[in-house]
Amino acid sequence: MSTPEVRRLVPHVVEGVADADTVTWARAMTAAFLRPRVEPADLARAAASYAGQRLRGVYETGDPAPVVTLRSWDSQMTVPGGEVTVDAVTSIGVRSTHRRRGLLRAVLVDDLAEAARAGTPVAALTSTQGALYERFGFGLASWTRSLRLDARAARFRVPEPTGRLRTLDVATLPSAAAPVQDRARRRHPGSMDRVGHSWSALMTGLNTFSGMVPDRGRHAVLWSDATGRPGGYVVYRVARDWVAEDGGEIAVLDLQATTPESYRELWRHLASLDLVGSVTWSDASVDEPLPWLLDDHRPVTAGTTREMLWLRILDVPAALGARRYPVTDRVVLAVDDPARYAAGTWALDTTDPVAPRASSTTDEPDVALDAATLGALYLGGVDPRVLARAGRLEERTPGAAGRLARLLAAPSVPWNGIRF
Ligand SMILES: CC(=O)SCCNC(=O)CCNC(=O)[C@H](O)C(C)(C)COP(=O)(O)OP(=O)(O)OC[C@H]1O[C@@H](n2cnc3c(N)ncnc32)[C@H](O)[C@@H]1OP(=O)(O)O
Repeated sequence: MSTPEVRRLVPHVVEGVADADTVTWARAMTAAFLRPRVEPADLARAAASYAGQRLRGVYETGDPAPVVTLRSWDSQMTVPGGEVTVDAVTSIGVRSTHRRRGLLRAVLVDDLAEAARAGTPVAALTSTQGALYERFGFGLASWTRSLRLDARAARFRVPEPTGRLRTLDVATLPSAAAPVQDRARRRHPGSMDRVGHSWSALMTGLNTFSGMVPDRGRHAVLWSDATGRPGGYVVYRVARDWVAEDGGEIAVLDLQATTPESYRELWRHLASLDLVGSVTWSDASVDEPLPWLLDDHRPVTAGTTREMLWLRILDVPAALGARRYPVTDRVVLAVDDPARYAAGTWALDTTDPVAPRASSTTDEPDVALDAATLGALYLGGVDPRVLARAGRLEERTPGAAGRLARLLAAPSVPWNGIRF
């Protein structure tokens, strides 16, 4: 079969309303994800959020709707000691009648090629299914874990609240919370910036995936310290009403804290809400400090661990040079990559801690791995020794996987709380 021709769309937005092609694209995308049909006028307003982003589709003659969609944009992602621009990829949907003909491959290959040409060092996505993206060189680099707090049993070790809380609404959330999110995300490798339009959707629940059905039970609170400096915020929704026998349940949608104090006080607020029996958070970090805030850790129960970020290295020197390393060493990596972006033998040299370098070398490799494995290792959230035990990384020099583990170790467990 010949390679399908991928067409690139530029969304045009006038007075908050997207053009007809973009709306048709959005309808095709939501259908592929089995989402409810959205009224055209609502869809035109929702699709306005794609302004400035890259839309792709494959079209058949005589049909204005694409048979496959993909959307991407440049995002900033925190890495140990810095940040890197990533090609954030989402909305890959193939019409149900056109699957397993290579259409996902066609749009993704096209998007990655453009990102690489533009000099973007890394691509990132979150996936609906686990087996799709390794074949394209993406490696699983971070996870989230759900948690539940029995609010009525929680007793805080620091008994008295500090700072001040203020409620936010859809108008005040973006300006108050965005600077906080920008500081908070720098504490977690893998954490990504939140693009402008997603703030109002976070507060209203209005998005194409929800069928533009509003969720009117959402609340947001900002915490500021004694000097008035904002330190954290939480956005949550009412998941179960308080008429339930054991009280209501609230679900955290986003919680960002810049200091231990702001983190504690946001949780204290959630735990002390009247009429609430439990607080849940499906995309918490796998190492939430919450239990350590309490007299007794048992009110906190951890639930399911879920995949979060899949990363694809497109430019090895730029990607590895963007992060910092806790030890000085020089490890030579042989990277296998059929798509060629990461292929080669690379010396990762951290002798100068403020200017680490990854450069092409003819030296004998210490380890051999493929591009997906390199993506998994990038944020420091996966231990190379575990991958060696799984046969995913070959240790050519004895002890090299351990050296790589020390070199890539992250200052904190990678976490990104924003699914996209
Ligand atoms: C980043 C994101 O947007 S994640 C969202 C993914 N989208 C969805 O889940 C929406 C519903 N599903 C779909 O739209 C489609 O079934 C997709 C996007 C998952 C797959 O699209 P297709 O066009 O059928 O995939 P395509 O034919 O290009 O297959 C590419 C490769 O993936 C494999 N593949 C496709 N679907 C699956 C699957 N569900 N499980 C395992 N492998 C799969 C194919 O076998 C093929 O492998 P190969 O290249 O090694 O031979």
